[in-house]
Amino acid sequence: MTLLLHNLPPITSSASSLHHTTRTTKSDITVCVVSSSNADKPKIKPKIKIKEPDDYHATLKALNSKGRIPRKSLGQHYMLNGEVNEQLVDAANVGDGDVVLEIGPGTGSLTNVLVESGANVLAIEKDPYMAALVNERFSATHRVKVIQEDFTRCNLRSHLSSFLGSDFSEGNSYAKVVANIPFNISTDIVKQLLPMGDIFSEVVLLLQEEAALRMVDPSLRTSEYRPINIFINFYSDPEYKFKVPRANFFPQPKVDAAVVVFRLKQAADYPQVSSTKSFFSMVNSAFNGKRKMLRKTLQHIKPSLEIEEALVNVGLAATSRPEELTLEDFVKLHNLIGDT
Ligand SMILES: C[S@@+](CC[C@H](N)C(=O)[O-])C[C@H]1O[C@@H](n2cnc3c(N)ncnc32)[C@H](O)[C@@H]1O
Repeated sequence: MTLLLHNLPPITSSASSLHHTTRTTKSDITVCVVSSSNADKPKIKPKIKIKEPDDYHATLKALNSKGRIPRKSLGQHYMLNGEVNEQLVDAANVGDGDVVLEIGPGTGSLTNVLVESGANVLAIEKDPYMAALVNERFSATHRVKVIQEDFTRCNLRSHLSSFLGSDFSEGNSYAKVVANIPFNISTDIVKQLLPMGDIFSEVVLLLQEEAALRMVDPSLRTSEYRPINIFINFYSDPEYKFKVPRANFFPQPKVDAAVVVFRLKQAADYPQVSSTKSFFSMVNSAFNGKRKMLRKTLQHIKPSLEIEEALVNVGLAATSRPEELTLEDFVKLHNLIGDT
């Protein structure tokens, strides 16, 4: 399998304005530059510092060297724009000596920017071919450790413990997460990482744009408002940073992406509930009956009348539905009707 590159222009600070189309056959991948119109131009602020090698050519060359066809099932959309990688790293304020977890390093383009910023990187990659490639790429440095595993199934605390050594057990060091993750497992990743405020200070993720907007800015009383929003705000302060148009990836996905920073809270700053397990179980039950009233969907916890009373005590209507409650409202409600 060969990756053929046709008419590739030299990389300049305007490289991000290029449009690419891909044609994939069983035996080869052709990447050709089609146009350079401004229509879908990524709004990435150009930087003066240009790093070598550029991510556009390095990424395609790395894929070519191993004859790899990007796998859809693994969400393999590689980043071609080094400026986006730099902005991801900047969003996490990565500096000398920081410990960074990267999920899905792929060819290592983001890993490279992390290392150049002074970080020590623990990279977890599911695809054995890409894990081998990135391992080989950073074999000359001790600052990158690559683990070939499925992130959603790995024992993250144990990997971090051996990577961080004594700093981990003393709890005096915060690591960061910076990653361009597969869109299809972004919710799993968010659920796994956000309750880890004892280890991570910031989680910076490149997500599908729609998912990013839904996670950061859901409106009350809309169908976008879900238990995941209560979960995210319970464990973190999320911030939408910037949009990354689809033209920056190879192969180009059908949707745009966006960078979100989750600043993780520590346990002492979580809303006060008697048990997080019973709190989220109540929230999930509440949303199970999206069109129903809480006095009905929470009947398995307390009789309807008591739920109505609790809602009124919280300052809400007895007929409230889940999409009308903020995180604080759910916390107050749980403290009145939930397990003690
Ligand atoms: C969107 S690509 C990003 C690659 C690279 N970071 C970049 O920016 O070009 C996602 C990467 O995650 C890897 N991946 C997919 N599922 C994974 C999983 N469950 N655990 C770890 N890595 C995974 C893919 O093989 C791929 O390398």
